Amino acid sequence: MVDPTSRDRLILSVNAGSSSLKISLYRLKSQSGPPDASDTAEPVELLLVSTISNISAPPASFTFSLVAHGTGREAKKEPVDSIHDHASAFAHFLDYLKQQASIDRSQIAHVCHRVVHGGDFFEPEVLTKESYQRIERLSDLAPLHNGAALSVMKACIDALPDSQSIAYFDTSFHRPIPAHIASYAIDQTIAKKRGLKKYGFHGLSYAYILRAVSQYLQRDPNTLNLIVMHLGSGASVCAIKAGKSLDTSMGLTPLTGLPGATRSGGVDPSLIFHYTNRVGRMSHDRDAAVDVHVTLAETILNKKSGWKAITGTADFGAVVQGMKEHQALLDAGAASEDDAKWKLAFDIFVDRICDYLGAYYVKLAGKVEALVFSGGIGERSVELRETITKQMECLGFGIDEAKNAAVDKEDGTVIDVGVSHDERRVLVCRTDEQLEMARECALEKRFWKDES
Ligand SMILES: Nc1ncnc2c1ncn2[C@@H]1O[C@H](COP(=O)(O)OP(=O)(O)O)[C@@H](O)[C@H]1O
Ligand SMILES: CC(=O)OP(=O)(O)O
Ligand SMILES: [Mg+2]
Repeated sequence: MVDPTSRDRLILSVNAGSSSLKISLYRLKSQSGPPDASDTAEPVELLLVSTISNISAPPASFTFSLVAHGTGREAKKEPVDSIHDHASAFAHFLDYLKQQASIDRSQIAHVCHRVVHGGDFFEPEVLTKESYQRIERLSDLAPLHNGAALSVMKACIDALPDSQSIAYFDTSFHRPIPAHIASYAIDQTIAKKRGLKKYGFHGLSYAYILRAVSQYLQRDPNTLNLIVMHLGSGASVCAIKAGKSLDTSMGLTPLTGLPGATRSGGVDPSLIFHYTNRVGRMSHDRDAAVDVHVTLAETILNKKSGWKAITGTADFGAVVQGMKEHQALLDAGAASEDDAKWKLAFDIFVDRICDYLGAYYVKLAGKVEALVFSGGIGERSVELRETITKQMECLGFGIDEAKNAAVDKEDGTVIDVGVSHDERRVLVCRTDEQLEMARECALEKRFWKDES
């Protein structure tokens, strides 16, 4: 059980993904004020983790694990019918927290919220009426995300009145992307006026991965060139040059670039006008949690595309399984035409990932210390890592098949699955956006100014 001794200073980190809500609770380690940024040890200790997945494809699945003092975890997983959006998922978590862990909610000093689109916000932002409204105005640019995060923030104001909510932005990491890479080739007066440029997302994940890989390689992050793939329900690639984002595959919104579970990824923009003759109209599918106006085209490309549209499942693990079963049927001469959909979805994903790997390898002038796989798919799909890395053999990357197959059995944040141990490594990194926020929060003196 969590030990609720004396005055704990707790940080709750909430990550509203497109189809999931991941929540971690931490205790600030230092006994006398916030820790120092120069300290390499984590400044926070994990107390519990809760994940609610399948929010957009009910029934949602709820897990809650208390991390006892070094003694392992008590995990619980159950389907919950009452969860239909991020707000009801968070409400379910709070109920559970009250019943299961004897944690005094008033000890939660800060709630860190992952906000996918930060627009011109670059630093973490304490939630006020004004910052809430600014984040709300950006919701149209992240229709699957910002509204969901805001609904959780609202719930915090009511349920955790003693805590301060702080927004952490996915876009901040990509601020250094040079203007010629972030700009679209459109009228620049309009582009500037309306903020039409590449923002990039998954930035909290990339920041965490950069730090974890630099610790693993024992290298200063500012000397590292990496190509990192964050592959989950939403998927993107990032080229990191000397520890800074040089380019990333998502753009003005998280729609473009790679396909996702329900997202098309990049398409010829004219496709919108040919898909049906109604796609430019406003959608009637207005999500209560994500209170934004979107066109029917945006709904189709964000929610009714991706491997879910091709195969019927949003679970990439099931796509890989379907592809293997199809291969077995092909070998037996018994495959049906419909079975080809699994391999089509897999191959489209691989093809689009390779588009970016090739481009980023060239942008980094071939100086790449490591190719890094992360996100739910990157961390778990042996087949995807193998297929991608084999395609990258022409550039000097190679996979150790035994190590690749054994990733799930390995502990640790970074696992080497490559054949090279100097340049061109192939790594898997278990990313943790919640920890990235909690760590930043713990190290930010202005958030602890009343403590000594
Ligand atoms: N064994 C597996 N093989 C391939 N993909 C998997 C496997 N297990 C989970 N996944 C994929 O990982 C996705 C979740 O990734 P994650 O990064 O946690 O999601 P989110 O984008 O919601 O943050 C699931 O939707 C599923 O498609
Ligand atoms: C930006 C994005 O797509 O995030 P997620 O993968 O968590 O949905
Ligand atoms: Mg995610």
